[in-house]
Amino acid sequence: MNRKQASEQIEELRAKLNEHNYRYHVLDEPTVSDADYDAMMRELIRLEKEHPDLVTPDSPSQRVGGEPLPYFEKVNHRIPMLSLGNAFDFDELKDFDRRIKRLGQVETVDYVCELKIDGLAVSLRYEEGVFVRGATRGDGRTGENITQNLRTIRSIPLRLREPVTLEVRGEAFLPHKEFERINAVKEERGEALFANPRNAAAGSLRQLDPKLAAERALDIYLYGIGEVEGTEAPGTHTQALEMLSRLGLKVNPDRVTVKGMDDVMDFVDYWREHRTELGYEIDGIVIKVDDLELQERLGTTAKSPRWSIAYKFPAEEGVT
Ligand SMILES: NC(=O)c1cnc(N)c2cc(Br)sc12
Repeated sequence: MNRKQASEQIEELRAKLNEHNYRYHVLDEPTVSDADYDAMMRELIRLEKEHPDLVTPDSPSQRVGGEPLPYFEKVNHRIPMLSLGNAFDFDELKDFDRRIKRLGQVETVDYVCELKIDGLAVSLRYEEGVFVRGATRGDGRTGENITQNLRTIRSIPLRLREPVTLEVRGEAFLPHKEFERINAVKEERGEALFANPRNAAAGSLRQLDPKLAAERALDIYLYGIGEVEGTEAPGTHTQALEMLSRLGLKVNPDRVTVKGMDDVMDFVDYWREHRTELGYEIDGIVIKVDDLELQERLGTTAKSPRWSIAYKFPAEEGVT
């Protein structure tokens, strides 16, 4: 096979592997057997070994790259990653709703309700569709560059389905099953166990050796946009989430857009009862004003946005 044929074959294998990875890890709808996937990956790696100059950072063969880092570089978040104000009962939610109507001078408010994932907040930067950098939230203004570790999360696409430049925010987390597997291995080795999935996720993403992070089947849900270029800016948060999904990013399907606080409280009540069925930890519900122009008008305090609040569930006794 000459170089041109190899290049075409490599392109075709990359496209197929990226598509199957998207269907398996983002849509949870696998379309090929593991055996077929592995065979295509072995062929891609073989061809890239013969033509190393054809390797690109978005190749599916490049998920577990690099040598262990001596330390993590610092990353400044141009748009701060703010935290959320908390509500612990429905009276506080009603106060939040009244404040939005007063400050926003509106009679009714559309809210988006999303599950508050109990993991590690991270930021992903894509340039012309290619994943170029990932960072922890840190203190909201400065985080750590953990790109190598985030590349090992299979539900993070190394290339978006459209060549846009944007920075997205989300929560990396460990599903219960993976958390229990990791702790079982630690127990066998006589090592200290992780106290909960959040600590295990943070510990996994803070490994300086990406091969260790790659051994942990972390997952992620994206839920916010920082900077964005090269595509139509959405008018509502609902449309922003649909855009992330269209780009091939994993967005949590258990969300609703509702009119007024009564339906928000119904959503909170439902997930207070059913959160143990999810297979991963949530510690509450995030409620956001849907209209982005109203969000803009409401603005943020130094710590958190005025247009969003987290309804917190009481801590679960131990992790089932
Ligand atoms: N869907 C969301 O907005 C969401 C989910 N899970 C979380 N841990 C957080 C944290 C912030 Br800050 S927003 C958010």
